[in-house]
Amino acid sequence: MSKITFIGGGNMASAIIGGLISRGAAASDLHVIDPEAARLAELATRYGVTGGSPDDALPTSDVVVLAVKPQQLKAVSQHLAPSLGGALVISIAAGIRADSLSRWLGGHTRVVRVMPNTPALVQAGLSGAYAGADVDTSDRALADRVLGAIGEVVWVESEAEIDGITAISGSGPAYVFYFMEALQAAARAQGFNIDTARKLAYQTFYGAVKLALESEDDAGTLRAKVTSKGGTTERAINAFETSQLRATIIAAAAAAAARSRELGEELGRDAD
Ligand SMILES: NC(=O)C1=CN([C@@H]2O[C@H](COP(=O)(O)OP(=O)(O)OC[C@H]3O[C@@H](n4cnc5c(N)ncnc54)[C@H](OP(=O)(O)O)[C@@H]3O)[C@@H](O)[C@H]2O)C=CC1
Ligand SMILES: O=C(O)[C@@H]1CCC=N1
Repeated sequence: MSKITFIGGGNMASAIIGGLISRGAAASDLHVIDPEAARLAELATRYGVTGGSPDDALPTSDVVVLAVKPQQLKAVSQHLAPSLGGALVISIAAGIRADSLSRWLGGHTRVVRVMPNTPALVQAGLSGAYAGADVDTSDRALADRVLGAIGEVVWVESEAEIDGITAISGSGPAYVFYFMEALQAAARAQGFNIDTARKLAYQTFYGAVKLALESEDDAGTLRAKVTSKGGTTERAINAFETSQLRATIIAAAAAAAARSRELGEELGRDAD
């Protein structure tokens, strides 16, 4: 496997590292740079990876994964620019466009913009990936190997699609967890204790997703098969429709995509 350095050792880096290690990557090939010594210590304990502070020299790397907050990316990139060498840069920051990043990296154009998601931790992630014009097929293959270790990869040819991917699969796990929380609260309202409520909600999600993935039927057909005419499900689905839940979900995802575009505009400017 290639030598990979993560800049930022937070939630997402940890998820990707966890996925890579579970897939057999050698911990000695993975290095993390983060200002928090405690976070580095936790990553070292959990995965055996080495770590360092942002003031340390960047180790020679085949791939540098930028996993800091979008707001931190400009300063971090400008700091790294002189020491990147020939590394392929993979940015997972929401919103930040490949051309902004290349500029901050002093004209480094081997840049892939990626939107992963946290199920990466259990190798069930989905990463949307966009390669700029100067990323060649061997760089794509290298990015595929890294991202493929944590789940599915969807390459897009237009960078604008990454904002849509951010809104659906990047932020999407939070929408699903939100629904799970709500279903658990509904179970509590039916009088079940917390443990049973959690089990009812989680196993229902797990079973429904497994069924959907393994079935020839689409989600709408599967829903119809649960919904007996004049029965209980129909009453619940009618309540969802009356409260315009479907339209709310579509509008919520559109708001997330708009925020991704807005982050790119706000943070991509070079005026400050
Ligand atoms: N969470 C998610 O589900 C997803 C997040 N993303 C994107 O991934 C990126 C990271 O998100 P997430 O992991 O949630 O964020 P976190 O805040 O958990 O992780 C960012 C880490 O970077 C550290 N950091 C700050 N400055 C530096 C520096 N100069 N050098 C090295 N490390 C630094 C932070 O330290 P400190 O806290 O001390 O500042 C923190 O540990 C974001 O850009 C986000 O848009 C993409 C897909 C999904
Ligand atoms: O909320 C965010 O901005 C990041 C990007 C997608 C998921 N988390």
